[in-house]
Amino acid sequence: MPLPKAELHLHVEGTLEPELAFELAARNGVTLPYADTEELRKAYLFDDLQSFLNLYYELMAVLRTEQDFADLADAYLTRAAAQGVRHAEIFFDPQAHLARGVGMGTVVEGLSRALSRSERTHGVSTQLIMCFLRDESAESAMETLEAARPYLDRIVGIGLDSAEVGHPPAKFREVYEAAAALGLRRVAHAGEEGPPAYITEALDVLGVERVDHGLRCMEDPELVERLVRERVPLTLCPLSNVRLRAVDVLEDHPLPAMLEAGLLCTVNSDDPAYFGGYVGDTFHAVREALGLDRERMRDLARNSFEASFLDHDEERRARYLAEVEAYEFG
Ligand SMILES: Nc1ncnc2[nH]cnc12
Ligand SMILES: [Zn+2]
Repeated sequence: MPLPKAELHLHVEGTLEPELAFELAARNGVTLPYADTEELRKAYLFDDLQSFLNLYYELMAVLRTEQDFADLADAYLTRAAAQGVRHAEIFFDPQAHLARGVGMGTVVEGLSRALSRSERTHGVSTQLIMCFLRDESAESAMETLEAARPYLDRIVGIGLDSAEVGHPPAKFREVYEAAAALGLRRVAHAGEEGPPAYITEALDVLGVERVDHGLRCMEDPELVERLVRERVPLTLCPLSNVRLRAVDVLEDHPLPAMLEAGLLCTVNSDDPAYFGGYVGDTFHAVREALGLDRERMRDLARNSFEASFLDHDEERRARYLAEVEAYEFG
């Protein structure tokens, strides 16, 4: 039995495995510029975030109907459950679909179809977080928030993703204010490729409660001190950091130093179809590569539930935390 955990940094579009991509392409009459899954897999060598995003957006062309989004989410939840995930807070990128003529309703209703039965069929509770693409305009983000209004009962919060450098958090101040007024929780990718100042700006200008990645905080000791003091969770994605060349090899990942500094770190998979592993695989890989002992692994699992947006259901959080405490390593 795997260690029980929450996954807090997972782009549902990043769970599109080559096999499902080809299946959906055939179903929807979409031609992919790859002969087969083997040729597609060969494209999974990235130099940086942008080189990954190019493929990530290209493959989304196969996602067209509610059933496609339901199948995508269901495939993820099946794998996640098998790796010990008990709760998942799932990002989606509506602008990438709206731009292709796929409506907000298709995306949210499709994802909801899988999510609403997930607890029953997979034993995984779920929440949806709608991300804005930071390399698109602030106006587009605001229009997207408007388009999501009929579906806000299904969406717990907002996030910010895509190409980071040159698109500082402050660009999205108004849309984050509007989302806060609607009662939405706020997170943002910051400090993945962008500088530590973007992390500070996400906290001060956007009012985020969690920082996605936050890796580069380690370059600024005062920022680290603040993140520790304010217990701001970081959703780290170590396999992603290696594949997108933020760190050279997993053995060099600063996770041990970040835990040692007292940061509230969580470990997540980001885009598991592209980065070589789901969250259980990621836990296993960091344990092996970084020599984390069992109690550090338990800390990571505990942190994942503490950092989750389960505030509306403290009883459930307590139940999950009790599972972590009772877990016996094999
Ligand atoms: N790791 C990542 N960083 C920024 N945007 C993303 N979209 C999907 N994965 C992402
Ligand atoms: Zn991400």
